[in-house]
Order: sequence, then C-alpha cells, then structure tokens
Amino acid sequence: TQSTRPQRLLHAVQKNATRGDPRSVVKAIDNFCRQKEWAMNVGDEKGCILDSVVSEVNPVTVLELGTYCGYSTVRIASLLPPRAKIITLEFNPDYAKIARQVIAWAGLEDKIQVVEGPSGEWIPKMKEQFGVKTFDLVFLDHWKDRYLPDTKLLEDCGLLRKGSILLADNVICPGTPDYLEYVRNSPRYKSQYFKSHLEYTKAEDGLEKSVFLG
Ligand SMILES: O=C(NCCCCc1cc2cnccc2s1)c1cc(-c2ccc(F)cc2)cc(O)c1O
Ligand SMILES: [Mg+2]
Repeated sequence: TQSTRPQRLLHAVQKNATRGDPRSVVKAIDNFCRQKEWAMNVGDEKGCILDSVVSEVNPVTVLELGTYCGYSTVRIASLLPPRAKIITLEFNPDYAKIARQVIAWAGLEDKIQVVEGPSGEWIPKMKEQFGVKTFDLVFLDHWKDRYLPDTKLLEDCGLLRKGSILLADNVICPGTPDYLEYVRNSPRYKSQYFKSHLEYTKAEDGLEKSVFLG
C-alpha cells in the first residue's frame, strides 16, 4: 500500500538524522520539505523566530496545539531547561504515531507528552489529567478557526498567568483573522507581529506573539 507523506518524512529522518541529535532531525525534515515534498511544519525561517521566543521565555511548562510530525515539538523541546515539559495535542492519530517516532529519534521523549484528541475537550482537563497549574508558553498551530475559542478556553480554565506567552503560527497564511483582532485589541494582551514566510515558500506569513497581562 502507498505510504503517506508523514511516513516518508519519518523515513527521511531515520535515514538522514543522527539518533539523539535534535538539530539533525530538524535539518533532515527541512531538507526533505525543501527538496522532496512540502509539509506543514513551521519550517526553518519561522522556526528561528520560534527558537528565539522559546529561549527568551525559558518556559518550564509548554502547551503546543497541533503536533503534526513533531517538527516544532522537537525544536521547542531541544531548547527547554532540564525539568521543563511540553504537552502537545494532535487530533489525527496517524500524525501522532509518526510524531512519537520522530520525537524518539531526537531522544526527547522524556520532555514531551503527545496527547491525542480535540483541543476543546482536552484543555478543560489539563489541570486534573496532567497536574498543570498554568502554561508559560502556548504554541498555537492547529485548526486556524480554533485559535480564538481555545485562547478564551485557556483563560476561562485559569491556565494562563500574568506573563504567559501565546505564540501563533499562520496568522497570515492560512490566516486567523478573528484571533488576530482579539489579541491585538484586547486590553488583556500585548501583541507583536513577526513577519516571515509560509514554510518553504515565498508567500507571506508570520507569527504573532501575545503576552497575557492577567
Ligand atoms: O492547517 C494547518 N495546521 C493545522 C492542522 C492540524 C489539525 C489539528 C486540529 C487539532 C485540534 N485539536 C487538537 C489538535 C489539533 S491538530 C496548517 C496549514 C498550512 C497551509 C496549508 C496549505 C496551504 F496552501 C498553506 C498553508 C500551513 C501551516 O503551517 C499549518 O499549520
Ligand atoms: Mg502551522
């Protein structure tokens, strides 16, 4: 039977990256997506912006919405301090299976918990299921029409604290207009746009970084 794109991406990692070396896993995926097949990873250009925000925040508890093949999960986890953890939600079980193998190849499974299911159901259960108090950093990269409702859900569930950072991918392409309007106009957020390009293309895209003011 035909392989899927995530399976081919995983094979490229296993062929070209060194076990236990997260940077070589990131490089192997970027090369695969540039030379062979486009895939919806945050990519190398936006990935550098992601790295700089993670390094600046130095988060202990991270939530990622949208794992896909684990590219940004590996990028983030490779920059976390020793006891820090990242919970990453993925809706598609086939993607989750691939992501776990990419994460294992990078040797980062101890820092990462891949959780399968819809964000709307899991966010209200974060405290009881995972003992989370609040998130220091949330990376939004899932259904673009869920960014706003899930941000409000995170607020209502008390999962954000004064200074929590929301970093959102794809605010231009595919675009998240209602989310942008909210974080840019709400008195509860201080927002900043990082202009970049859609992964592996020349199309405009960018990341929106928003600080929750409490
Ligand atoms: O759709 C995108 N990402 C979301 C898919 C994950 C679905 C999930 C829902 C869900 C619900 N609950 C929990 C976990 C999850 S994961 C996406 C799409 C493009 C793109 C595609 C074509 C194109 F021409 C131009 C851009 C680029 C990107 O960087 C993306 O991230
Ligand atoms: Mg994205």
